[in-house]
Amino acid sequence: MDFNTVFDYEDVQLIPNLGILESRSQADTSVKLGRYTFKLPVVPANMQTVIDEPLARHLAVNGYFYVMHRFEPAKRLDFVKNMQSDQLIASISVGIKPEEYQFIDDLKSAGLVPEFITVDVAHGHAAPVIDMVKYIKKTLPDSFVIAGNLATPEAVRDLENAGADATKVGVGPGKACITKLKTGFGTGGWQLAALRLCAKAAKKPIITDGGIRHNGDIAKSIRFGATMCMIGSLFAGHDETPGEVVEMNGDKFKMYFGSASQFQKGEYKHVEGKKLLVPYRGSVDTTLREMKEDLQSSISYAGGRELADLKRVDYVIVKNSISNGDSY
Ligand SMILES: NC(=O)C1=CN([C@@H]2O[C@H](COP(=O)(O)OP(=O)(O)OC[C@H]3O[C@@H](n4cnc5c(N)ncnc54)[C@H](OP(=O)(O)O)[C@@H]3O)[C@@H](O)[C@H]2O)C=CC1
Ligand SMILES: Nc1nc2c(ncn2[C@@H]2O[C@H](COP(=O)(O)O)[C@@H](O)[C@H]2O)c(=O)[nH]1
Repeated sequence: MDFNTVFDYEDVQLIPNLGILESRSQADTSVKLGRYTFKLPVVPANMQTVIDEPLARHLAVNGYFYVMHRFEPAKRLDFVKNMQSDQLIASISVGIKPEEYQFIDDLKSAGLVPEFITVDVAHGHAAPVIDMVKYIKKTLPDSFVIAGNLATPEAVRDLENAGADATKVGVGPGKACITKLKTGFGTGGWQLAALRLCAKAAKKPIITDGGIRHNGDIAKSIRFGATMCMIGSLFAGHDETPGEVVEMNGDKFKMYFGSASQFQKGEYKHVEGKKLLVPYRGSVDTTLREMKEDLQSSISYAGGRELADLKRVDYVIVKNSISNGDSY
């Protein structure tokens, strides 16, 4: 394993192949996760300024994957019940504290089996996370369990062996993250290379989490082994996302804060996240449509018809030279 050859999204360009499509609209961006097929390999982060119940419902109704956050724990049981009563998938998050075991028991007692459960902890390669994954798989074996967050191939193997149906890779690359500064650890600055290393070890799907700044980074993530991309900051600025709207010098922004920030925790203890403003971006449907169109273009450049065709393209590493000062 070569931890010394590292790169990130902005260091990589994918190389085009002979195109075979008459129109980019023929490119299929759908993705299968567990027993379900979703329109895009993209999921808004399970953070309180990114997703809430109405947005979760909107995404589920329209065929997109979602993961509800775990920061209003008392609402989760009714959330599962309400979604499933409306024939929608229930996808929730849990932590690892003792009361979370009680919550899993409560779901079981109520006869509720969420389609997806994400075990959401900063350092997922840890005995308590392995224990929680095992407990969920024993208690609710039909729930698809996503375990994270991880940074190494060993972590992926250990969590898969514990029973996780998918793993989530990314410790420290997030826009609201200060883990790399406060602890010295993580995949910040080399998330794409960490994804590649983890994907080589994985036997089950990987969700890459954090560090996506442009739609083209989704195609790059697929190329380097992701099945799905979890995205926070690019989603936080929409009408439908929960963060507060802030106006400054005539421009509109929305509040985005880390799940391990003081604002989330309500106290300054083990803080590994910050609060920032992200540009207001209008309707989330417009962004989802643009993500789809850009990914369809990516598939056409790959010379393919579907997401899997991205996995075979060649690439070059052009350290620090892609952006070239350009932005849009
Ligand atoms: N993807 C990322 O890079 C990161 C994401 N986050 C997000 O922030 C939120 C809060 O995260 P997190 O701090 O895990 O959640 P919690 O504060 O809920 O911690 C979960 C439990 O694990 C324990 N714990 C936490 N970190 C460690 C560790 N490094 N070693 C041993 N035990 C630990 C905590 O105990 P105690 O507090 O007593 O240690 C607590 O009991 C999550 O949503 C997470 O995804 C946070 C940081 C990085
Ligand atoms: N280190 C921290 N990471 C955090 C925190 N809150 C969330 N996150 C992670 O970031 C991604 C989103 O990243 P983005 O680059 O798309 O904005 C999210 O899914 C979490 O994994 C935090 O407080 N500290």
